[in-house]
This record gives sequence, C-alpha cells and structure tokens, in this order.
Amino acid sequence: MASSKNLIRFWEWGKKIICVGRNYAEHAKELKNAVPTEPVLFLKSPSAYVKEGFPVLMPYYSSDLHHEVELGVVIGKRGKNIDQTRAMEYVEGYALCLDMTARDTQDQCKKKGLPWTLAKAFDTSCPISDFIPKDKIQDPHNLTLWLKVNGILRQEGKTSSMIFPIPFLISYISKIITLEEGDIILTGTPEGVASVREHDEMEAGIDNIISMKFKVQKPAL
Ligand SMILES: CC(=O)CC(=O)C(=O)O
Ligand SMILES: [Mg+2]
Repeated sequence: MASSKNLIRFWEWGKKIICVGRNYAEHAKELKNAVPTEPVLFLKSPSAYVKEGFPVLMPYYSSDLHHEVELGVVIGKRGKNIDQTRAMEYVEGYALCLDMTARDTQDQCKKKGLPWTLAKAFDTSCPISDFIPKDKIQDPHNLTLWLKVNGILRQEGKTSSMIFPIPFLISYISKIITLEEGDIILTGTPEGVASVREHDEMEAGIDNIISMKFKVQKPAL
C-alpha cells in the first residue's frame, strides 16, 4: 500500500485517468442520454492534468467547452478483479476534478460513432485539486460537489445520487483494467453542465473540504 505522502504528487506520475460517464441520472437526462444500466467508461491522457495556477486551454477545434465537476477516487495499490466488499481498501484518497468536455466535438463523435478522445482527453481537460487523504472524507457518498463560473453557481450535486457507487465502480473497472497506485477514477458529474468562454473563472469545491480556481484561455498559436 502506498503512503499518502507518496500520492501527494500522484497527478505527475502519468498514471491512468479512468472516467465514468452518465453516473448521475439528472445529468444523463439533461443531455438527452439514456440512464445507463452499466457504467460508461472512457479515458483521459495524463497530459490532461492541470493544477491550480495554470489555465485550462480551449481546444482549437471546439466552440463549446463544458465544465463537469466530479469526485476523483485515487487508487493506492494494484488490483485486478477486486471484490466490491474489499474495494474501499484500494482507495488511498480523493481529489476534486473537472472533466472538461468539448461538447460540440462529443456530439459529432456520437453522431459518427467515433470515440470521445478529442472531446475528453485533450491537454488540460482534467483540472485537479491537491490530494485529499482518505481520512479527511468520512463518507464519499455524502458529499456536495459544486461549481461556479464567474461567481455564479452552475452545478451543485450530491454524491449520494451516483447511480453506481464507488465500490461497484472499482470492482467493475478492475475486471477490465488493472488498477494501479496513482490511478484516478472520475466518478461522473451531476447536472448543470454548461459552456465556459475565454477569460471565465471556474471555482469548484467539495463542501467546505477543498476548493480550487481555474481560468479559461485560448492557447497561444
Ligand atoms: C455525456 C458525458 O460527457 C458523460 C460524462 O462525462 C459524465 O460525467 O457524465
Ligand atoms: Mg464527466
């Protein structure tokens, strides 16, 4: 088992970013998607990570970049075929994450039956907070995730509304992809996703446990 100390810079390790989509019924409905009966999975590249103090860069091919605030679950040790009853033993801590999404690109990918890589995995598509050790969060299914843009509340959702809870997700994912120390699982976003524009400031938090701010910028050409 890794110590929390080792995981403080987990976001630099180039480990896997495994994302769960449509894990909140109200969000699935707001995008006119069916509520899933099995988790929807996709990956982000490690270069998606961006820390506070650096901007979120708008992908040049999108004109509709959306915020999605999510709880990230940080894995502390290697596991394959993990049983749900033991899944929380593999959790070392948490992080607050944004799953930045080029929504127009995602809509095009869906129409063409293409993967979501361009929509979801571009550089800076995963703003991330500092590592939150497991003992700072008593119940990860009893948290409020919130996100403001330029001071106006856009998203506020309870992790109790997740369709697939964390032990189920860990077990399900580990049957397909071996989980390793430093990997992170983004557990899906609640409703209220919407566009951001150049120079907007996003502020997101988990209750009053942690918060973070990111500016949106166009990349220098
Ligand atoms: C429709 C989506 O983009 C799915 C997703 O990422 C989510 O959090 O839900
Ligand atoms: Mg998401």
